[in-house]
Amino acid sequence: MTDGPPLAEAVDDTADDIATMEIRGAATIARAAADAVAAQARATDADDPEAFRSSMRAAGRRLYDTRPTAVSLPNALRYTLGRMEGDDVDTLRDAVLAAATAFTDRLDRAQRDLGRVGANRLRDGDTVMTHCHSTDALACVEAAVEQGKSISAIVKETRPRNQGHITAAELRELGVDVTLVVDSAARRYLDEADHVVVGADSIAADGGVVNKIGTSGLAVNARERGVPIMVAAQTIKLHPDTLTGHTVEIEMRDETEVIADADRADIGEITVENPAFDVTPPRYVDAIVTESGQFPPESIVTLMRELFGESADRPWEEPGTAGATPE
Ligand SMILES: O=P(O)(O)OC[C@H]1O[C@H](OP(=O)(O)O)[C@H](O)[C@@H]1O
Repeated sequence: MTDGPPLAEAVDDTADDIATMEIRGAATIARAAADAVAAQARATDADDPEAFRSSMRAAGRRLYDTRPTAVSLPNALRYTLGRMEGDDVDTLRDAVLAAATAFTDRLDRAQRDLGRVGANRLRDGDTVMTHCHSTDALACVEAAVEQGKSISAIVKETRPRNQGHITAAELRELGVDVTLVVDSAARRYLDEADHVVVGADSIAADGGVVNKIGTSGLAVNARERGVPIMVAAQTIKLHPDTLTGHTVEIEMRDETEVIADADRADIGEITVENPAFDVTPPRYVDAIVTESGQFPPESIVTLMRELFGESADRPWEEPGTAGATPE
């Protein structure tokens, strides 16, 4: 229990679920964060405007501190807490609740719209190769299937957490033929793929794509085999801090995801590292597909400036503290 304004149970539960990956995937995390912000607005017993604002910022910080890489989380907080305007508690609460609803509606719309854009890149009879589990990437395949196209998929299992299994199950629900392969078989099966389709946790101002570890190696291999790489990412994946030269922090996860303690003890003294994400340089990406259309990675900065201006605010920080001022 930390000092500071009390948090709604839903905020603590959501933060725990994001940290343990019960809730995972950049868009899903953003939705859960917006819902938790709304829960805090409903639950807080703050009875003056400054206490209300402080209580909402505390919820924002609790959610922000869970996982560092997917910018959809801070962007959800920017959207909902950034619209917290009013001179009395009721007006502030209504503003936050309206912003949370508008944000989640936008998520649904954005995914549907980008799905249609991505689907236009896929032809009847195409085979896609996927990595990890991305709802934005799956929206493209779903829209293609809705357009009447027959699509097959080669699904990488995506060690260490095997989220490829979720992708395989969801593609089967769409009626897509699925071949599941281990990650190290990707290059062999690229010869049978017409597209690599992946999602993103964050996209940097230079067009670098931060996504599940293994994406960059897949992209290099795909380029070498002449297979185009499409990144499906709604605009909440654009990382505004990178406009001012900041880099995206790569989450290091628990070593037991890589090897169980007992197996590790059998080996002897070793170092185990478990980075959850990597960065694919823009030169290996053919198109970033968003709800605003498709972009070559080098031009994504234009869209980023339109949406965020030159810098990003941090409305979850207490005013006057070090992190509160945008750089
Ligand atoms: O927003 P959507 O497209 O669903 O997912 C985007 C990305 O989020 C996931 O991260 P994790 O599984 O939370 O570590 C994967 O890296 C996936 O590509």
